[in-house]
Amino acid sequence: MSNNVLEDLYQVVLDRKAQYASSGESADEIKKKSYTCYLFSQGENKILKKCGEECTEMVIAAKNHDNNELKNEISDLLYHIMVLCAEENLPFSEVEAVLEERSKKIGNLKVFKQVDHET
Ligand SMILES: N=c1c2ncn([C@@H]3O[C@H](COP(=O)(O)OP(=O)(O)OP(=O)(O)O)[C@@H](O)[C@H]3O)c2ncn1[C@@H]1O[C@H](COP(=O)(O)O)[C@@H](O)[C@H]1O
Repeated sequence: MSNNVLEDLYQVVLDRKAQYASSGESADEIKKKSYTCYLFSQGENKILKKCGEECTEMVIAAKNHDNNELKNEISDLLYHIMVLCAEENLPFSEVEAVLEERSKKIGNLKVFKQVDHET
C-alpha cells in the first residue's frame, strides 16, 4: 500500500466494481466473498441508504464524545462514500482536486457585513 490510503482504497473499490460486473453470482454468494461487490449488486438505493446510516452513526458517536467509536464510524462513512463515487462514475481524485483547490484560498470567502448601529 502506498502512502495514500484513500487513493488505494478507491482503487480497491473500483476493482471490486469491475469484479462484480463480470461475475454471475447471486447476492448471497457475493456477500460472502466481498462486501463491496455485494453493495454494487444491490445498486444505488442501497449504497445511498448505507451512506445515510453510517453518517447517522458518526453523528451519534460524536454526540457520545466517544472518539474510538467516532474514528471507526468516520472510516465506515468514507468507505461508503467511495463506493458511492464509484457507483456514480465520479473519480475520487475529483473530490481531492476540489479540496486541493480550496486549500489555496486564504481566509473565508464570505464578506462579513459591518452593521453601523449609529445610523
Ligand atoms: N473499508 C471497508 C469497510 N468499512 C465497512 N465495511 C463493511 O460494511 C459493513 C457494514 O456493516 P453493517 O452491519 O452496517 O451491514 P451488514 O449487516 O453486514 O449488511 P447490510 O445491512 O449492509 O446489508 C460490514 O460488513 C463491514 O465489513 C467495509 N468493507 C470493506 N472495506 C474496505 O474494502 C476493501 C474490500 O472489501 P471486500 O469487498 O469485502 O473484499 C477492504 O479491504 C476494506 O479496505
